[in-house]
Amino acid sequence: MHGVRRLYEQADLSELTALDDIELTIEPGTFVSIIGPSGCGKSTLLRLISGQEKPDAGTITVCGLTPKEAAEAKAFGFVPQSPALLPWLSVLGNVTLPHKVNRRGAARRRSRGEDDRGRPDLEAMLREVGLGESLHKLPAELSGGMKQRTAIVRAFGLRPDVLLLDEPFGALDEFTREALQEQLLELWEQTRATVVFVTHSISEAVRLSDKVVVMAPRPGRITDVIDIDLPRPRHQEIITSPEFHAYELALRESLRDAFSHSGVVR
Ligand SMILES: Nc1ncnc2c1ncn2[C@@H]1O[C@H](COP(=O)(O)OP(=O)(O)OP(=O)(O)O)[C@@H](O)[C@H]1O
Repeated sequence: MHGVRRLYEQADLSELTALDDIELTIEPGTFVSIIGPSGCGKSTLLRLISGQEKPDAGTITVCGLTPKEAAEAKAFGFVPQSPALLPWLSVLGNVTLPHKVNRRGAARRRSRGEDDRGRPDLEAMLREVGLGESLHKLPAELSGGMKQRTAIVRAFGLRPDVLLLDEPFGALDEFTREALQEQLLELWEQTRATVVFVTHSISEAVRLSDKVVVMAPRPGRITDVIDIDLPRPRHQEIITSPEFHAYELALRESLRDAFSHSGVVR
């Protein structure tokens, strides 16, 4: 994205600059986290990338296409903060449904010569994330973590080029969160989608990412980009290493600056 700006009209008719002068390049197949205080424009950024909204200035290109073209080609997967599962369908039903309706996505995969990969073994993916016993349960019978696992498998199962996750683990306890981070990384390593992941957690951002983008509000902007040069897979010995803690500290410092613009930290 180049020179991207997004304005919103407020209730009092004044203009709010939700994003200003955003310059960001995300390498295909990388895992990028976006972190910053509430209101700095993280969700707005995802909506612009996915073509749900248009920038007021600047350009955005996704795999050589405009966001709208990429959306029409079903290049995106999306996992929101609270998973929108269809309540009358089982876990398996929720995950397989998009394959029954997403013909254009299938055509796109075939054109890339990915016919077999295009129809992944969704049941196996559900088993991998610990939902083997729950394939036929309804969403109402699932915990928050189980719902989020279902939503993640559904999104990865469509083999999107770009997967956008808007703080998907925010409502989960620390241990469930860590388990889901691990499962997310395993799915990502199998598919190598480009991932853009919004989080409020410093350790989550360091654990998951190749690159962490720090944003500040008023106006929403990028204040720092930190490359996380740690080996993968990032199991316990990496997470407890001094290098990992050094990245956490660097990110904390960078965020402190961002929060000082939000009025929360002075
Ligand atoms: N449709 C809209 N109309 C008016 N203002 C909006 C709209 N959407 C977002 N905003 C404003 O734009 C700014 C950025 O919002 P956004 O939701 O992108 O922030 P965020 O960083 O994702 O916040 P959070 O961490 O709280 O989810 C906020 O000040 C918000 O009030």
